[in-house]
Amino acid sequence: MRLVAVGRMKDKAELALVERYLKRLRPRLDIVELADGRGSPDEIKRREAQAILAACPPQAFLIVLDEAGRSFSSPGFSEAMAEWSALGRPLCFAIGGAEGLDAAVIERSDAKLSFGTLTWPHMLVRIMLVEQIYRAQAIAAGHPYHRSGRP
Ligand SMILES: C[S@@+](CC[C@H](N)C(=O)[O-])C[C@H]1O[C@@H](n2cnc3c(N)ncnc32)[C@H](O)[C@@H]1O
Repeated sequence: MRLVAVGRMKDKAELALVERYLKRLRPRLDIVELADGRGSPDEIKRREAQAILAACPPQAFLIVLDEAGRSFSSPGFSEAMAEWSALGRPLCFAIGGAEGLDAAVIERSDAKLSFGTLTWPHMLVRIMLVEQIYRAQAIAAGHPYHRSGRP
């Protein structure tokens, strides 16, 4: 699995949180960081889109992080991950930069994943995604990391 993310994570506390979950993931997630685009907001999005699409294998099942996408429960996301994985295509997640994702990336995507209608900073989205992928794997494995305490 791959995560293509715009922006270089430099903050040590953020890096430690990503690493906390990353090291537990099976299959592992390989993170490709892309430099922030330059120019006007449209140019930035267009350039970042080219780089994102180039970093995803052409046959990949592309899941974009998009606030207008689909919200899952964690068990629902775990099921979706199992269904996507069963397709036999490499999974590739993409997170945009400060200007967001270009329409070309959204149009190319096979699924859109939302963490709610609030706009989150892209580095926090990266941390939350890695944690939710770990949680999805824990649910699939019956590991007690995920506790369903709801009635
Ligand atoms: C700071 S946000 C970009 C905001 C930008 N103005 C826009 O409208 O998309 C950076 C990236 O984080 C991700 N993101 C932010 N909030 C999100 C949410 N609620 N659900 C899923 N992804 C989100 C998206 O991939 C977005 O491109």
